Amino acid sequence: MPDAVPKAAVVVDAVTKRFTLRHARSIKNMTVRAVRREKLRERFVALEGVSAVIGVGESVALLGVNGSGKSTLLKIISGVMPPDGGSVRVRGRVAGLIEVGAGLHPDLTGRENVFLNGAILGMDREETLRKFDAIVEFADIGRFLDQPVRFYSSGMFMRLAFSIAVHTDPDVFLIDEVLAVGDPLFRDKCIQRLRAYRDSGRTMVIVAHDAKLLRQICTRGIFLENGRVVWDGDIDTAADLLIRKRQERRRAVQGGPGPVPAPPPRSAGAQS
Ligand SMILES: Nc1ncnc2c1ncn2[C@@H]1O[C@H](COP(=O)(O)OP(=O)(O)OP(=O)(O)O)[C@@H](O)[C@H]1O
Repeated sequence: MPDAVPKAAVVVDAVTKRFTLRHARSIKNMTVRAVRREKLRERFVALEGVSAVIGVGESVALLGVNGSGKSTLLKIISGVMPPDGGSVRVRGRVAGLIEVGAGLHPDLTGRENVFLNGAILGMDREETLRKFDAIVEFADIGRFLDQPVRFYSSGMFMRLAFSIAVHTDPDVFLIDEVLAVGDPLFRDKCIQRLRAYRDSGRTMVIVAHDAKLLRQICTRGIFLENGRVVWDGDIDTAADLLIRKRQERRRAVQGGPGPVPAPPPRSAGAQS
């Protein structure tokens, strides 16, 4: 009998991450703080007991206001940052566009970076050669192909990084805020590509601040607040929550009226 339960592509189990915040960097500053009996450093919890199972073929958005822990969680899923507690398992080839330009070497040309970054993302030379023209065409970097990428505009940089990553045909594609960079035409091209990628049954986890964009691409939203999951369910509720939390913040900054209505009831998958 076929298995009705979809396979997990990503399993995040009780992940915790703490950072150390240093309040004094110079000896003078340290002395002043010590005399005043102020802390020199403190531990800061960026993620607290985060769990989620992402099935093969799901397109999931990580949402939350600034500093809620989205990028940290994506970095831990990608493996570039270890968790302090808990574990993460990912099935298959992973490609991550985690930071703008990540994986591209500024002193190498676009052409050289296609091979270097392709290799980092798991393509051998033969596969890169086969996909080279498609990568360059999608990136639309034209005559800049043989220029060092430090001369690229941020949009060109991003186009190349996105194009290489998407052409590795990853099983799990992790994307952080990259669609905020670049021109609207390329952004539309990326959205189309991501939709095609999603429709081909691959898995995607995306961080973005644009609620409209996330509604277009994702079906599920995991909403983080102060490093904890407060909503894990349909994307529309998650996107509405993002808009509401932003309004709440804005009002707090402007000294407007107090608390807004309580968050929606948590789905079965959410934790405190
Ligand atoms: N390397 C680090 N050292 C110390 N603190 C860090 C580090 N990386 C992240 N943080 C802190 O951890 C918290 C979560 O950061 P993170 O970048 O994951 O949030 P985010 O939700 O992605 O925010 P944004 O939407 O602004 O990108 C923030 O308060 C951030 O300042």
